[in-house]
Amino acid sequence: MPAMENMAGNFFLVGLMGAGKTTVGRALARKTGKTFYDSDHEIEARTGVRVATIFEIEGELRFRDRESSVIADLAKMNNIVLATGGGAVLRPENRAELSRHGVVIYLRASIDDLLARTMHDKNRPLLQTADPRAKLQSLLEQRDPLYREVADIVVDTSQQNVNLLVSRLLDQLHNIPAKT
Ligand SMILES: Nc1ncnc2c1ncn2[C@@H]1O[C@H](COP(=O)(O)OP(=O)(O)OP(=O)(O)O)[C@@H](O)[C@H]1O
Ligand SMILES: O=C(O)C1=C[C@@H](O)[C@@H](O)[C@H](O)C1
Ligand SMILES: [Mg+2]
Repeated sequence: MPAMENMAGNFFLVGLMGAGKTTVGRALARKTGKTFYDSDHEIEARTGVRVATIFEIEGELRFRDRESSVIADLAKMNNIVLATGGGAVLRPENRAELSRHGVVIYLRASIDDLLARTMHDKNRPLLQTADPRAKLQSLLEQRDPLYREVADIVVDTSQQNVNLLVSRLLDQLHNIPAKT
C-alpha cells in the first residue's frame, strides 16, 4: 500500500459535472486518510431518492436549499474530503462556507472531456437536454468565475489519469496552509 500523506484540515472539490470531483475526491481521501463525502450522495441519503427525482418533483430551487443545508453541515466537520455538486458554488453562502472551512480545489476539464464523462449517466438532470454540449458550455461560462472565486487551487484534469492527478494535487496542497 502506498505511503499515507498526513495533512491537516478539509479539502473541498468544486467544478462542473464530469470534472471528476467524486472520482478524484475519493482517491484523495484514500491517500490522505480523510473521510470522503459527496454532497449529492448525502442529499440522496437524506431524502431516499436520486438527485434527478428531487429535480423532477421539487424543482431546482428546492434541490439548492437541500444542497446548502448539506454543505453547511459537512463543511463544519473535520478532516474530510468533500466532493460538492456542480452547482454548489451558485449561492454565496455556500462559497463562504467552503472557503472558510477548507482548502477549495477547482477541477477543470475541456467541454469534450466533460461531455464524454457525463454522456451515459442519466442522473444529471441539467444535461437531459437536446444539446448537452451547449448546456455545459453555458454552465461553464456562468460558473467558471464562481469556481475561481472560491478556489485556492485550480487543476486541469483533461488527459490526466486519476492517480497522477492526485499525486500532483498533493504536491500543491503541501504548499498551502491548512484550513481547519
Ligand atoms: N481525470 C479523469 N480522466 C478520465 N476519466 C475521469 C477522470 N475523472 C473522472 N473521470 C470519469 O468521469 C466520470 C465522471 O466523474 P465524476 O462522477 O467523478 O464527476 P463529478 O465531477 O463528480 O460529476 P457530478 O458533478 O455530476 O457529480 C466517471 O465515469 C469517472 O470515472
Ligand atoms: O451542475 C449542477 O448544477 C448539478 C450537478 C450535480 O452534481 C448535481 O448536484 C445536480 O445534478 C446539479
Ligand atoms: Mg459527483
